[in-house]
Amino acid sequence: MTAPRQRTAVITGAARGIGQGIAERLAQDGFAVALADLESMVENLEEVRGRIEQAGGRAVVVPTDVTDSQQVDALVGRTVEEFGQLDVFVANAGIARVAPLLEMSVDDLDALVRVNLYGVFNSYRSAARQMIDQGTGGKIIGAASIAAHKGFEMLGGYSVTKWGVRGLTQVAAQEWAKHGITVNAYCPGIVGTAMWDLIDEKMTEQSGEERGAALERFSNSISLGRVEEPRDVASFVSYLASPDADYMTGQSVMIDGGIVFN
Ligand SMILES: NC(=O)C1=CN([C@@H]2O[C@H](COP(=O)(O)OP(=O)(O)OC[C@H]3O[C@@H](n4cnc5c(N)ncnc54)[C@H](O)[C@@H]3O)[C@@H](O)[C@H]2O)C=CC1
Ligand SMILES: CC(=O)C(C)=O
Repeated sequence: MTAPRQRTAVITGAARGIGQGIAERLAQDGFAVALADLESMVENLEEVRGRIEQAGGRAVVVPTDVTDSQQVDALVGRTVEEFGQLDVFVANAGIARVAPLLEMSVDDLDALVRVNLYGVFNSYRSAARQMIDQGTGGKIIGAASIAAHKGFEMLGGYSVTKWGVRGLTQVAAQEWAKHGITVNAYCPGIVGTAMWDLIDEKMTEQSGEERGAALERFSNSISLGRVEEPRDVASFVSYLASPDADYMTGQSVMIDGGIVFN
């Protein structure tokens, strides 16, 4: 009896934080993983690859700027070249900017949209095209946020992009379900990463409050008011990447505060 084929996954923004957590967890789950992030983060990616290989996993580093659709297509191509097929794509890469709306420029908003929304748009489409060509179906998973369910002061531009990911996810799921592709987004609350540190620091600066006030502000919302760990998000993504999650098609699901189907 031949052993089942090893499943493969791409994770963008895999050099640190949530993306690193997801990559290490999927490798632990038995996936061969393609680790994508900006060229400037290659050293971090190599460290992640080293840890995965030390634990007996398979990983390849593919420097990729998700705002460039050709680079995302090349990322999928490299993954198939290295591992034979694409089964799961996690569009995790993202950036945050903290500013009141009246102090933001359109360029500031543009920078957020390019990474958080166009980057997910490029990723979803490259992944879907490959999965449809393969005729195998697959799992596409995107990074939204609790900020896609509730707008937070000083995260207006960020919320715009995450609301967009939620809409894109639900449309993609409907259009690609006939190909056996599920599309879901994870919407964490606060996760202890470099991004959250930046948000907390900037919110504190902008509002002159004590450090940690941002957590308080989120706590008064639908967030559970605790700082989650990347592994909390990774365990949810591990479920979304598993064959069991077939029915969660087109749903934007929230980790923080339970699951929200909509
Ligand atoms: N940290 C948090 O509290 C939450 C984060 N999220 C989302 O989860 C995702 C990961 O967030 P964190 O790990 O906290 O952020 P992070 O800032 O720690 O890591 C983000 C990674 O994405 C990479 N990246 C940025 N622009 C890129 C581009 N153009 N192409 C390729 N890679 C790029 C960065 O180099 C970095 O390695 C993001 O989409 C974020 O919006 C959602 C909810 C909460
Ligand atoms: C960074 C982010 O998405 C939060 C705190 O919701």
